[in-house]
Amino acid sequence: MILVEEEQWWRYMGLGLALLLVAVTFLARNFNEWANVVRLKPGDPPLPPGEMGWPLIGETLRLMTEDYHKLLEQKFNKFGRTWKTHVFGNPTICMTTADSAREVLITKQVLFEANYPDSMRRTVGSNSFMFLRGDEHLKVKRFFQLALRPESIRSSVEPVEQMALLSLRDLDGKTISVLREARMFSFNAAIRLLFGESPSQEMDKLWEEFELLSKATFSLAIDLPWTPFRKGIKARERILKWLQAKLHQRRSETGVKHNDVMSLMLQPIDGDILTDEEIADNLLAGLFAGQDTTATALHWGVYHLSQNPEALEHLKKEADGIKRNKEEDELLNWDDFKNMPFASAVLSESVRLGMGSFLMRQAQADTVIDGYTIPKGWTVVTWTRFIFTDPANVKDPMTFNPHRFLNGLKPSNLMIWGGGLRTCPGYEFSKLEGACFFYHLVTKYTWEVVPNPKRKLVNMPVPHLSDGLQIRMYKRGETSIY
Ligand code: HEM
Repeated sequence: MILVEEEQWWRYMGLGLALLLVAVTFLARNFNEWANVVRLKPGDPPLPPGEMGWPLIGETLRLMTEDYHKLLEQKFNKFGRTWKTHVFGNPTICMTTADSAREVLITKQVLFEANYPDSMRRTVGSNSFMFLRGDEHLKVKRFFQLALRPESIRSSVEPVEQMALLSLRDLDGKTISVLREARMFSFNAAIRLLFGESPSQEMDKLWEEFELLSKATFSLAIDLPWTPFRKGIKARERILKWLQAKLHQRRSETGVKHNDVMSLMLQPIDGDILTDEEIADNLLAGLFAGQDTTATALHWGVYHLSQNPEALEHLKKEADGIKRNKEEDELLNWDDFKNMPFASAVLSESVRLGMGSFLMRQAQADTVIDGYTIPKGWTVVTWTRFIFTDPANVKDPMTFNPHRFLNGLKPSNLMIWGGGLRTCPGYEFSKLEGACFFYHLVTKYTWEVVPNPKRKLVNMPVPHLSDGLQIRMYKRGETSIY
C-alpha cells in the first residue's frame, strides 16, 4: 500500500516537473517578445514575423555558432525577406532585399543612425566614427576621405607593395594560412597609412593586442576575467596607452612632416580640433575597419581562384603583362595599379561571394519599410549576403565571375562598399592592396589548397574559413606534391 502511494507521488512529481519545465521554457521563449512589445495603432502595418530567442541573449549564440548560410536559408523559408529577431541585446529587424537596404542606408538614412553592438562600442571606442552621428560623424569621416582619396593614396603604392613582398617572401615549399598572411599584410598596410609605422617588434606587439581586441568586438559583452570581452577591453587599454604616447610625441615634434592619417587628425579642420581621445578612438576604428575586411576578402579571393582556373589564368595574364615591361625587382606604380582592373574585380567578386554581413542601424522614429512597421529604437540590420547573391540583382549569383564587374555590374548597385553617408572611403586603398597582393602571389607562386575535411565557415567578425585556408606554395614553374 505504502509502495503504491510512493509510486503515485513520484508520478505526480514527475508530471509537475515536466509541466514546470514546459511553462518555464514557454515563458523564457516569449520573454523578449513581451519585454519589447510594441503597441501598434489600428491601421498600422504589422511588425515583421520572426522569433526573439531566449531572454536577453535572444538569438545571438545561434548567429555566432551556426552555419550562417543554413541559418539564413531557414529564416528565409520560414519568414520571407524581412523578419524580427533579438541579437546583441536588442530587438532587431533583419532586411535582405536591395530595395529595403537602399531605403535604410540611403533614401531614409536620416531616420537610421549607425548602431553597432555594445561589445564593439566598448572595444573600438564610443568617440569613433562608427558611433558618431550627424555632423560629428561627418567631421571625423572627412579625415578618412581626405587620406583615402586616389590623389592621397598614389604615394601608398610603394609601401603597400613592400608589405605584400614581406608577407609573400620565401614561401616556396611552405604551407601557409592565407588568412593569417593576409591579416599581417593588411595590418602592416593599415598601420603605415594610419600612423606611418613600419613592421617592427613594437608593431608585432601591437598586432597581438589588436588580435585580442578584434576577437572581442562581436562577443557577448560579459566583463569577467576569462571572457574574450574582458581580454579585448584590457588590450584596448594597452593600445590606447601606446597611441597616447605616440600622439604626445607627435605634438612635441617641430618641423617633421608626416604623411599619415594621424598627422591629418592633428591639424585643425574648419576651426575644429580633435582631442587626443577622439583621435585615438578613430585611429583604432580605422585599423578595425580596414584590416580584417581586406584580409578576409583576399583569403576568399585565393579560395575562389583555386576553384576557378579560368579566372586565375586571366589574373596571371594581367599580372604577367605588367611584369613583362618591368626591370628585375622594379616596383609597381600607380599606372600599373590602374592597369590591373581584373585584380580589382577579383577583390570585389570575393567580397560579394564571401563577405555578405551585417550593416547595423537604429531606427530614430517609427517608420514603415517593406510593408512592416519598424519601431523607434529597434536595431535594423541590412544583411547584405542576400543582396549580394540575389538572382534579382546578379545573374548566376553563386558563380565566381570577376568579369561581371568589368561588364557593367557596379559595386554600388549591390552596396558592396555600403551606401549613403557611411559608404566605405577605403575601397580604392583596399583594391590597391588586392592588386599588390595578387600580383606578387601569381607572378611568383603557384599553390594548392591543402585538403581539410574539417574546414568550415565561421561567421564572426567577418565570414571566413575556419583554418584560414591552408595552401601549399610552390615557386612558379615547380610541380606540386598533391
Ligand atoms: C575589402 C575591404 C573592405 C570592405 C568590404 C569594406 C566595407 C565597408 C562597408 C560595407 C562599410 C559601411 C559600414 C556601414 O554602413 O555601417 C565600410 C565603412 C568604412 N570603411 Fe571599409 N571596407 C573595406 C576596407 C576598408 C579599408 C582598407 C579602410 C581604410 C583603412 C576602410 C575604412 C572604412 C571606414 C573609415 C568606414 C566608415 C564609414 C562611416 O562610418 O562613415 N575600409 N567599409
